[in-house]
Amino acid sequence: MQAREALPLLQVDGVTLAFGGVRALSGVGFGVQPGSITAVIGPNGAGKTSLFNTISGFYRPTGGSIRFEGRDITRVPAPQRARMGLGRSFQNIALFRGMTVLDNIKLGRHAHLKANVFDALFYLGRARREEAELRRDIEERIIDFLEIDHIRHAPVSALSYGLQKRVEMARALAMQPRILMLDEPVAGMNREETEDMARFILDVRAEWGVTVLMVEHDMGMVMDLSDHVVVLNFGQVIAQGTPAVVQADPEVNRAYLGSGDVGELRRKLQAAANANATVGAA
Ligand SMILES: Nc1ncnc2c1ncn2[C@@H]1O[C@H](COP(=O)(O)OP(=O)(O)OP(=O)(O)O)[C@@H](O)[C@H]1O
Repeated sequence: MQAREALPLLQVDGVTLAFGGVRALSGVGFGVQPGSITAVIGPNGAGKTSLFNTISGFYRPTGGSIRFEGRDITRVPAPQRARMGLGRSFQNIALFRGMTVLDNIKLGRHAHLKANVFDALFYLGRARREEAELRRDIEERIIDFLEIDHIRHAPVSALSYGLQKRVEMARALAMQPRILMLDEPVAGMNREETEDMARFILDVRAEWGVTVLMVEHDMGMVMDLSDHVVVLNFGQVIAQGTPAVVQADPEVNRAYLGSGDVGELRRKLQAAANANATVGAA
C-alpha cells in the first residue's frame, strides 16, 4: 500500500478502440501508481486483451491517450515502448518453444539493448565486455529469483504450462521493465502453481521495485494481491478502486450476473474476503 498518491506511472485517458463496427474500448481511463499491483478484470469479451494490446502498442487507439512516466506514448511503436520499460507477457504463451529457457531469457535482454547498438560500437571492447557482464548478472539474478536454474538448458516445449508461464515472466523481467504487464499469469495453473506465481508477483514488486499491471480471471488472486482493481464491461470501465470497493459495487455484480459468471465470482470473492479477514492486510 502506498502512503500517498504519487503521479501515476501509467495514465490511460479516454482510450477508444474499434475493430470495424465493434467497439472494443470506449473512453477507458485509469492510472497505475508506481509500486502498485493493479488488476484489470471483466467478463469474457469485456476488452481486457484489447486494452493490454493498446497499452503495449500493438493496437493504435482511435481516440484518447496513454502516458508513461509523464510522456505521451500514444503514437510510440511497440518495440520502443518495451525498451522504455513496458514489459509484458501474453495470454497464450509467446515463447520460442524450440529454444532453451536461457536463450528465451537472453532474447528478452537483447530486445532491451538493441537501441544501444551504435553507442556500443563506439566503445567496442570495453562496452562489449561490460555489457556481457551486466547481461550475465541480470540473467543469473532472474534465474535465481524465479527458481528456474534446474531447467535453464531445457527446451521450453518440454516444460509444464506453469513453468512456461514462469519463463515468460523471466523473459519480460530481462528487459528490466518499470512496469510488468501480465496477461492472465495464472490461467490454466493448478493451485500450487498459482500460489507460486502469486508469490513471485509480490516478490517482483518488493525485491525488484517493479510495478505490476495484470489481467486476470482468478478473483481470489486479484483480490489478495491488488492495490487497485479496474473493472471493464463492454469496453467501458464500470468500477475501479480497492478490492473492497470493487467487491461492494452493485454494477460489478450485475456485469458478472449478465455474463453468467456471477456464481463463480461470488464464491471467489467470498473466499478472498474470508482469507483476507483471517490473514489481515498483505
Ligand atoms: N482483432 C480483433 N478483431 C475484431 N474484433 C476483435 C478483435 N479483438 C477483439 N475483438 C472484439 O473486441 C471485444 C473485446 O475483446 P477482448 O479480447 O479484448 O476481450 P477480453 O476481455 O480480453 O476477453 P477474454 O476474457 O475472453 O480474453 C470483443 O467483442 C471481441 O470480439
